[in-house]
Amino acid sequence: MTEKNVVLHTEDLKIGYKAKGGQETIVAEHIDVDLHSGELICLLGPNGSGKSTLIKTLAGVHSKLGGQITVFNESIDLLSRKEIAHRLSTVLTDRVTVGNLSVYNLVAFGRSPYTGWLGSLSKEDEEKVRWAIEATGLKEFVNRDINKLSDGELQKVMIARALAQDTSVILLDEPTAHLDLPNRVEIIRLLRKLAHETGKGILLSTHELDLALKAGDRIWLMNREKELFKGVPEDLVLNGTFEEVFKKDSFDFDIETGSFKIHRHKDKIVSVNGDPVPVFWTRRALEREGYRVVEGEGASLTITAQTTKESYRWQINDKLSIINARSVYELLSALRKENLS
Ligand SMILES: Nc1ncnc2c1ncn2[C@@H]1O[C@H](COP(=O)(O)OP(=O)(O)OP(=O)(O)O)[C@@H](O)[C@H]1O
Repeated sequence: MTEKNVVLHTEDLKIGYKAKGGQETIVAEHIDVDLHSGELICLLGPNGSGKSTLIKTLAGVHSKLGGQITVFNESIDLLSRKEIAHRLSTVLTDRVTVGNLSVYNLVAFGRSPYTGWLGSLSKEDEEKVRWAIEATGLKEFVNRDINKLSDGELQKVMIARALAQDTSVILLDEPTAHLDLPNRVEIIRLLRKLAHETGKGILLSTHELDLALKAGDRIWLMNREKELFKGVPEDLVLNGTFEEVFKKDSFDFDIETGSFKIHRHKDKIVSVNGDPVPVFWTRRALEREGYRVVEGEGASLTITAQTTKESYRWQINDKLSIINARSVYELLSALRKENLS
């Protein structure tokens, strides 16, 4: 039995690959997850942890190795292609290889579960196609041949096609991989809005940890040990799961800022104080250099970062000398030259 607003549900799902001889390679198993109507879930995990395999399996385009997948309480095994397409749309990473197709026509393919492959579009179909094109910011490309688009533009067209399909469930594999920062933020914001305002259940995989932590209502987190953890982003950070999954020798996950930092040397400690904006960027530069940055006056090496009328100024104080710098470059050069720590 599943909860009322669950649109996609798995029970003891096993995903992976089967060789010709029947030998199984298990990518992940014992997956029990629910996707609810009205929520955006971000699927995270290191390279090769199984995000694409999971999305393809949930979409019914790749066979599961075991367990159950239900879409609106019906087993995916019992649904036809068309029935699946009425409930669920998918954006995968595979590049489309169709010749001479306009952006409009590719997005209009999103309506094919309703119109048939070559069916003509009703007024409602056309409205949905136009809406999807506008929502993804593709209006100026509407007549462009899809072979003449950049990777990022094509990615938006594929998202628009899924939006035009207007299903209750949308699964997207790395939908922002080719997009620049403003477009990434815009697409994630659009997907969040769609989930929250129209009650769709949306799952997207991404490597954008920061964006996922901020935008996902919940996170599914896969590791390389065939496990999947789920929870509200902040809980996964606070209980250490996030750090554990992405652990690398050279990086630390900073629980205070929610970002990864290059490993710090314990013996290089510096105090930074001054105005908040230059302090923030100075801190970043120093951490990249391997310093452990502390608040206030706790270290023998102190840096003061100030905002002046036109620019910024830094002062390095190591108790024996004072050095002034007019840029972060000068500051770092001085620290390296003096070998201060
Ligand atoms: N066709 C295949 N046959 C056998 N193994 C495969 C196949 N495709 C992928 N794999 C393996 O399955 C595992 C999961 O791959 P998958 O592409 O799902 O990971 P991912 O989390 O999406 O990775 P990435 O972040 O690099 O895109 C990997 O070990 C991969 O090598």
